[in-house]
Amino acid sequence: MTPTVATGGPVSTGSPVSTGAPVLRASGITKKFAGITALHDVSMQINEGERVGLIGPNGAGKTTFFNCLLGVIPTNGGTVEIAGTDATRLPLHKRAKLGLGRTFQRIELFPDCTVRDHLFIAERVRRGSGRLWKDVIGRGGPSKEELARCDEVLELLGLGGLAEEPIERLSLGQGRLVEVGRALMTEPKLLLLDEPSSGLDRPEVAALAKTLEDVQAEQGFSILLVEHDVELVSNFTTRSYVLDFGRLIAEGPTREILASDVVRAAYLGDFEVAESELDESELAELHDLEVDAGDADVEVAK
Ligand SMILES: Nc1ncnc2c1ncn2[C@@H]1O[C@H](COP(=O)(O)OP(=O)(O)OP(=O)(O)O)[C@@H](O)[C@H]1O
Repeated sequence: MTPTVATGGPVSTGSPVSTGAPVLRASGITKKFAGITALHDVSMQINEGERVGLIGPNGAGKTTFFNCLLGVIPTNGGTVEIAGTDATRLPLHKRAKLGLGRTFQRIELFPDCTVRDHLFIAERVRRGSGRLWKDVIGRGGPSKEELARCDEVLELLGLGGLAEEPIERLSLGQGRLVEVGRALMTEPKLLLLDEPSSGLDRPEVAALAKTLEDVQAEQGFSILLVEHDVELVSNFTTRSYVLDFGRLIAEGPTREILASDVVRAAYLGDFEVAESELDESELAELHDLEVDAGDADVEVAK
C-alpha cells in the first residue's frame, strides 16, 4: 500500500487500527521547554492488546512524549485518557493505578536487594496497604499471599530460579526482565518500554522480545515501545508512530511506515554515510538498522 501524506499532518498508510477498546488516547500533546517546543500537537491511540512502536531520530521528542503520558512532566496542551478515564490532570501514581506501567532505559534497581524484593516492594505500592512504614522499621515482611504473587510473576518471566539472587549478580538482560516484572506487579493495561534493547546483544534482544510476547499473550496488556533498534521495532510491533523535531510525521503499520520515503529521509537518512567513514561499532549499529521491510532497505553510500 502506498502511504499518503495528509496535508499538514503525518503520513498515514490508511490501514485500520486494531478494533479493541482504547487503553490510551493522547490528543494534541504539546510541550515547551525554555526556548524550544519539544512536542507539537502530538496524538496517539493504542488499543487493547496492541504492540505499538514510537521511533524517531535523537532529540525527536520520544522521551518527552513518554514523560507527558506518564505525568512525569506537565504538558502545555492536550489531553491524556487512560482506559476511558481522563487522566490529563492526574499525577504519576494515579495514572499508574489507571493502568500505565513503565520500564526505565537506565536500569533503576537496587544492586544488593534480591530479585523478589524488587517485586515485593512494587506489590506493596500497588496495594497501597499502608504497611510501608513497617518496612522502614524492619517489621513489614511479605505475607504468603504477597510472596505467591511475586513468584507467579517471576515464573512468568522465567526468573523463578533467580528470586533470591541479588540484582548485582544478574546479567543486563535479566535485570531488564526484573524491570518488566516490577512493572507487571502493578497490573498494567499499557506497558511503556523505554529502550529495552539498550546495551543488549542480538540474542539477548531476541530472548527479551520472545519473553515479552509470551507474557503479553498470557496477560493481554498493550505495549508502547520506544526504541532505536529498528529491527526490534520492525519485528515486535504491528503499528508505529514516528516523531521528528517534535512533530508526528508518520503513523501506520510498522513495516509500511519504515518503508515510506518521508520516514527514511527523516530517520534512516541519518545513516546515509559512507561505510568507509565508520568504525567497527558504528558498522555493527548500521547493520542492525538494515531492515528488510519490503523495499525499505537502508541505503548506504559506498
Ligand atoms: N528538561 C529539558 N529541558 C530543556 N529541553 C529539553 C528537556 N528535555 C528534553 N529537552 C529537549 O526536547 C527535545 C526532545 O528531547 P527528547 O529527549 O524527548 O528526545 P528523544 O527523541 O527522546 O531523544 P533520544 O532518542 O536522544 O533519547 C530535545 O531538543 C531536547 O534537547
